[in-house]
Amino acid sequence: MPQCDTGSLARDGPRGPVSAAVAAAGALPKRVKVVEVGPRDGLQNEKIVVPTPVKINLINMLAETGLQVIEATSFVSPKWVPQMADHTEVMQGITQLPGVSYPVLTPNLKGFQAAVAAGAKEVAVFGAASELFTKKNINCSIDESLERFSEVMAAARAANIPVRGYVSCVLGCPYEGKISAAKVAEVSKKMYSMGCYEISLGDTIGVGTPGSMKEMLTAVMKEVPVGALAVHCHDTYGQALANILVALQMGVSVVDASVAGLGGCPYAQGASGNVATEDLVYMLHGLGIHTGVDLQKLMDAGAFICNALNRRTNSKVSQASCRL
Ligand SMILES: CC(C)(COP(=O)([O-])OP(=O)([O-])OC[C@H]1O[C@@H](n2cnc3c(N)ncnc32)[C@H](O)[C@@H]1OP(=O)([O-])[O-])[C@@H](O)C(=O)NCCC(=O)NCCSC(=O)C[C@@](C)(O)CC(=O)[O-]
Repeated sequence: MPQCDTGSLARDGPRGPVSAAVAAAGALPKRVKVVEVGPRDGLQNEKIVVPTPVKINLINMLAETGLQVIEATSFVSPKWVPQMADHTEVMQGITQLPGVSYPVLTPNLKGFQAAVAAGAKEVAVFGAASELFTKKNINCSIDESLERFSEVMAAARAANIPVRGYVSCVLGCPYEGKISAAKVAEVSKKMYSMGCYEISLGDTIGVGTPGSMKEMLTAVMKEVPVGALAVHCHDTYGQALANILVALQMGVSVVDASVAGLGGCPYAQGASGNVATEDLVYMLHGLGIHTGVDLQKLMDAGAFICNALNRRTNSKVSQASCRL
C-alpha cells in the first residue's frame, strides 16, 4: 500500500486569501456533514465481485476517520446489482460504532424488511426526476416509485427508522437529457412530504455546472427547507467541487462523497464516481469548515480499497500526497 502523508495540510487544510475570498462570496456553513457513499455507490458498479471481507474492512476503516454517515450497501435485487448481493453479510460483519450511522438503500418493502432483519437502523429510498431513468433503474414510473416509497415510509415509521430520500438526474439524465428544475422540485417535495428527513439531490451523470446547480437549488429550496437538502455530485465532467461550493454558498450543509472517487451508477453508463471524499474534505478544511474527518485516515482507507481493487485513486489530493 502506498504511504500517503499530507502532514500539516491533512490536519489543518490549506488556509489563506483564497478561502477568505470564497467565504466572502456567500455565507458558508460552519460545519458540513459528509455522507460517505463509497461502499455502496462506489462499489456497486465494479465488474469483479469485491470480497465481502474487503467491503467490511473498508467500512470499518471509514468509521475510524470521524465520518458520521457511511452508506454501507443496498438491499436491491441481486439479479439487477450482483455486487450488492452480500448485503446481509456486510451489515452483520461490520462493527457499528456509536455515533456513526450506516444507512442502506431500500427500493421497496421487500428490501426494507431484509435490511431491518440484517440490522439496518437507517434506510434510503431512491427516486429520480426522470421517467426513463426511473424505469431503467427501478423498473417503474415515478408515480409507482412514490407509491412503493410510501409503503417503505409507513413501515419505517412504525419501526422508528429514519429514511433518507435520493432524487437522481437533478441536473441531467442519460436517457432524457436536460431535466427541468421544476420537475426536480416537484419530486423532491413529494419525497420530503412523505417523511424523508433529508433529500439528496443527485447529479447522477455529473453534467451539472455551477450555473445549473444554482438554478436547480433555487427551485428546490422553494419547496424543501435547505436544512433538509444534501447534494450528491458525480465528477464525470470535473465540475463536482465547483458545484458543491455553489451549494454550500446557498446554505446546503450535507454533502455526499465517495472515498477515492470510486463508483458510478449501473444504470447511467459512462458516469464516473462521486466527488472523492478526500478532495471534498480538503476543500472544506481549506474553507475553515468543520467536518470532524481525519484526512490522513481517510486517505489510508482510500489507499486500502484502491489496493484491493488494483486501481489508481481518483482523488487528486491522494494522488498529490502519495505521488502515485
Ligand atoms: C427495484 C427492483 C427490485 C425492482 O425490480 P422488479 O424486477 O421490477 O421487481 P419485482 O417486484 O417485479 O420482483 C422481481 C424479482 O425481484 C425480487 N425483488 C424485488 N425487490 C427486491 C429487493 N428489494 N431485494 C431483492 N429482491 C427483490 C422479487 O422477489 C422477484 O424475485 P423472483 O420472484 O423473480 O425470484 C429492481 O429494479 C432493482 O433491484 N434495481 C436496482 C437499482 C439499483 O440498485 N440502482 C443503483 C442504485 S441508485 C443510484 O446509484 C443513484 C444514487 C442513489 O446513487 C443517486 C445518484 O447518483 O443519482
